[in-house]
Amino acid sequence: MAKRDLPYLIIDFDSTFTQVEGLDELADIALQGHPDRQKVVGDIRALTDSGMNGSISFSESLRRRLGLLSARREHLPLLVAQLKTKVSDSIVRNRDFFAQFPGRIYIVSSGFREFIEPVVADFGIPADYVLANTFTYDEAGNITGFDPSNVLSRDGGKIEQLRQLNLPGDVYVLGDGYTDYQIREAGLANRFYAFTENVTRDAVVARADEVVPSFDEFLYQNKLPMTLSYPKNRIRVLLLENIEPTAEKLFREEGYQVEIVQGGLDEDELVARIEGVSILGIRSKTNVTQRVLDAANRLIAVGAFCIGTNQIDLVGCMKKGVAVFNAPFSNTRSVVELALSEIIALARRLPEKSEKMHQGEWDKSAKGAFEVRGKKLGIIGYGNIGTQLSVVAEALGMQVFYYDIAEKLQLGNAHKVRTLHELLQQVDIVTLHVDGRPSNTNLFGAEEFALMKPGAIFLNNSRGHVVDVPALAAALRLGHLGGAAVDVFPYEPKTNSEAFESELRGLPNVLLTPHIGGSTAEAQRNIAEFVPERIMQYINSGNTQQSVNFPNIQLPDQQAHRLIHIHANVPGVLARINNVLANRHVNILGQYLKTNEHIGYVITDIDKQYEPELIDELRHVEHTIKFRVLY
Ligand SMILES: NC(=O)C1=CN([C@@H]2O[C@H](COP(=O)(O)OP(=O)(O)OC[C@H]3O[C@@H](n4cnc5c(N)ncnc54)[C@H](O)[C@@H]3O)[C@@H](O)[C@H]2O)C=CC1
Ligand SMILES: O=C(O)C(=O)COP(=O)(O)O
Repeated sequence: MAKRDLPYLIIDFDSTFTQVEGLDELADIALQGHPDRQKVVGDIRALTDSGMNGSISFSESLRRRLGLLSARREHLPLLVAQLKTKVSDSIVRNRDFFAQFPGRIYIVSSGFREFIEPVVADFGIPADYVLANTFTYDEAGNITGFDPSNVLSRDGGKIEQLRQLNLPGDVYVLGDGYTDYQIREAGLANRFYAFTENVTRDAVVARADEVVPSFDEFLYQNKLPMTLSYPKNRIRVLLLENIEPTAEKLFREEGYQVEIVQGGLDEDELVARIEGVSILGIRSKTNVTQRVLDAANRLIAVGAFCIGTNQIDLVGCMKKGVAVFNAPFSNTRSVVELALSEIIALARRLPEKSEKMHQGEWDKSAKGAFEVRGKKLGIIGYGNIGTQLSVVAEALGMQVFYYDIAEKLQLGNAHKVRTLHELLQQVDIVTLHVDGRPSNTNLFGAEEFALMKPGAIFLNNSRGHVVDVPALAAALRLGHLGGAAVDVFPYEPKTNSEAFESELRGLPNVLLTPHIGGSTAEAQRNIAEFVPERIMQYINSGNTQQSVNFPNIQLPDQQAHRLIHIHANVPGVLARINNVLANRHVNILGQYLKTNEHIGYVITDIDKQYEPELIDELRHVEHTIKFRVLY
């Protein structure tokens, strides 16, 4: 849209241009130290609301509020300073917009010129374009009321004001209150946009032509220049599997729309719900398959709110330009503590002892019970969990042996063992902490159990498919193993209402837990903070640090436009991108490319001036998977 096409834009001040109501704030300042401050401020707020939603007349609301205020002239500079810090986020973000349309933007408010003018002046809106009330004062400087000759002090004041302005052409009104809507109702504006970033008034929303949760949304709908490339309120987040509520809160604070599903979704259900979703949050149960990706038309990122990512088709995501993030250390300690408790419980045969007591049987005996001190613990998979367990187990006096397919730093006095089979023959306790990559399927079967020492204890807190469960059940039934703890299963119930079936049920000295290795308050809270932060950093700045499937890159923020480009990793794409930029004389301020086996990821910062066609051309560079303008 060319600039001259901007309709006249009438913007309300209180709770629209700023997050707050000016008079409420003034009351708060004026009544500092007053014994009834809370009550009076509360009464003023209630009167503001009644006026705004139309339940009492505007002039009555204003008169009664000013009566309660006890404000003085010297309070006004304090109020202005306060309001300058409380301009609505999306207005601040689009500061550049206002100066671009001189003569087209009016602030029409039933608030007061004394505090509105200086706040909007910072955005290039001149005093002539502020239409508002003015205070009256007594000789001592007390605010006594308002100038009654001002049309805006009366009922229907905004309508009358617009009538007097007599604007030619299209007029749009953006506001949160009933009086803003009334301009449209009176036929003096073509469109009324209910602005809900700060407050949502049902009576106003119900009558609006459009409801805009941010100024970005208003600009986007009207194809006007905006700071963000896309309004955040259009980003839809789908969170599954009972993710801790902090995640929802953080995404909402960012301005995203969030949908929550308790429990998991199977492939068909997820395919049916993924359309339009930009961010998908899952835990260990939800499979993100190629079919799901084929149905995902908007997906930008997947958050695994856990450690394991074997449930996600990482390459499929990559080829579709979908970045995947997880929480690689947030529940590590919880799994370690669970493993440790299981080792001690099984060494003392607690499952059996407790079960018998519940049946009324007193079986005091030391048979089959041992201390863990001095025992040999075999850790398979010496990653984050394996190494943490190594440290804690040594503190209990255990001797640690480990086996890992990758070369790992030995911690403390842990002994590295060259092969899995060698390890199995020497240790008293075997605990699995490998990841769930497909090649680890049935890593542990009859042969491995047979190699373990008679009476040894076995733990699986990694992934269900890593262990051949019938082989484990057979080794336990035979009495070859002294006990087992299993937290993860090849098939796990989708929700708490589905029954759990397994050959391991009912076997002696076997602890079965419903995949709770990471299910602690601390871990879930940490995860719910960590993953949204990574995803929002990616969306806002292109930073892929700690992504599990994207090349990890980060450029410092700079005063620039940032373009991110994801392409198939074939030679020459960067050169083509740069050719497009060079042909259009666009200066590159910073650029970073990193590739992996499948994709290349480039962040390019360019200086401010570019034509919209540039974006189109970059989008059409051959081998492009995804292209986004970040800001
Ligand atoms: N029960 C639960 O609730 C939880 C389970 N987990 C599972 O634990 C796994 C491990 O977690 P982290 O230690 O954080 O991962 P990590 O990636 O730091 O460590 C895994 C280690 O296993 C090694 N490894 C892989 N395959 C192997 C094999 N066949 N033989 C020997 N070593 C092998 C890797 O080289 C790596 O050092 C996760 O991938 C997840 O599946 C994680 C958290 C909670
Ligand atoms: O972190 C992991 O990998 C886990 O296995 C924990 O998964 P969950 O979040 O409990 O589904």
